[in-house]
Amino acid sequence: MSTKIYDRVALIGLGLIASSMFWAIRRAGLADEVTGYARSRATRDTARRIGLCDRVCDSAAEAVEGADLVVLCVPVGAMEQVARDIAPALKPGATVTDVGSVKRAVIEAVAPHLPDGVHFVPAHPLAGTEHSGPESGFAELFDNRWCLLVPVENSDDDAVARLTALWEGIGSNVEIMDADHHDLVLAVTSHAPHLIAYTMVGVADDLRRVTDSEVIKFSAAGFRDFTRIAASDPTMWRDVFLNNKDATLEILGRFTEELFALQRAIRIGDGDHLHAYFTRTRAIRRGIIEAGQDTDAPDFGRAKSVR
Ligand SMILES: NC(=O)c1ccc[n+]([C@@H]2O[C@H](COP(=O)([O-])OP(=O)(O)OC[C@H]3O[C@@H](n4cnc5c(N)ncnc54)[C@H](O)[C@@H]3O)[C@@H](O)[C@H]2O)c1
Ligand SMILES: O=C(O)C(=O)C[C@]1(C(=O)O)C=C[C@@H](O)C=C1
Repeated sequence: MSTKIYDRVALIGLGLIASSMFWAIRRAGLADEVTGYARSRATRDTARRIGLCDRVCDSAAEAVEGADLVVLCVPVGAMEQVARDIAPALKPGATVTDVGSVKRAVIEAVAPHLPDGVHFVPAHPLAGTEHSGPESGFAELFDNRWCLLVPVENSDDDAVARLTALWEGIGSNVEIMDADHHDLVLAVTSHAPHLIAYTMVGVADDLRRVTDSEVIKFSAAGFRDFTRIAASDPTMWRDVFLNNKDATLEILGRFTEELFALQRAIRIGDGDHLHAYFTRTRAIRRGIIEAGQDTDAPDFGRAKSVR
């Protein structure tokens, strides 16, 4: 049973994450009013048409006026401009948070623009789909998913506690993490895998031109999963890689070394190496399931939203 946590919440950027937050906040009754702003008129019109947000504003500054919580839900590369735009209109004592997939770069881009007396508590919900835009959101997106909070130096304890309550109220489990550690962990679990999926689908597409569509026609389940991931928003992912450069390159370097080792084992017929490697990776998957951490869920991206 949830109760109100904020009087007014402002969502800046009205795509998958913001729209899912709105439906989830509404489902749990966590705020009296939710305002919203998106840069494009078409997105604002769509939001008004589908009832996304209690009030859709024509400027970011108007949307944040009087808000107790402001959530930046734009691509990582747009965070700094949005912070500049809203800074003069922020209410003293308000909390600003974001949902960006990268944390250190967002902190460096946003924090310098926020006035004294405004609390900054960066966050990252580990939930998403390959869909984007105001019509892609649904209330259940964050259910039983992690949301990582990455408080900055001197983050206000009360602001962190209230934001924790909001994310728990919309279904998530919350954990606190340091920004650099976050960026390294996410490079392993999300960013590098996305780049690998993009690459694999690109390779298959090149091949398709040779084999006249057989690659797509007979694609197996694993490859189909790659195509889902590789359908993710190009702007979002461009910004993720440009803003988590060091950690992603570190992980991709290690990945390439392992790939070369496996490639060599295949070339020289070293079955023992392949078998030992696959035995190790299988144990990891089994360990995840035994620990009850298998979060495989139905494809919510195609599920009907509870609005
Ligand atoms: N999609 C995911 O799986 C996922 C998961 C967790 C976190 N995130 C992060 O959440 C953020 C939003 O992602 P999303 O999937 O909701 O994206 P989205 O593409 O669905 O929505 C982004 C919204 O921001 C708007 N926008 C872009 N630039 C803007 C600007 N300068 N000013 C105002 N609005 C602007 C777009 O018009 C759009 O409405 C990103 O930082 C992303 O890294 C995404
Ligand atoms: O399920 C998906 O479509 C996702 O890719 C979601 C996913 C992820 O990698 O797990 C993508 C980016 C985020 O920042 C968080 C979640």
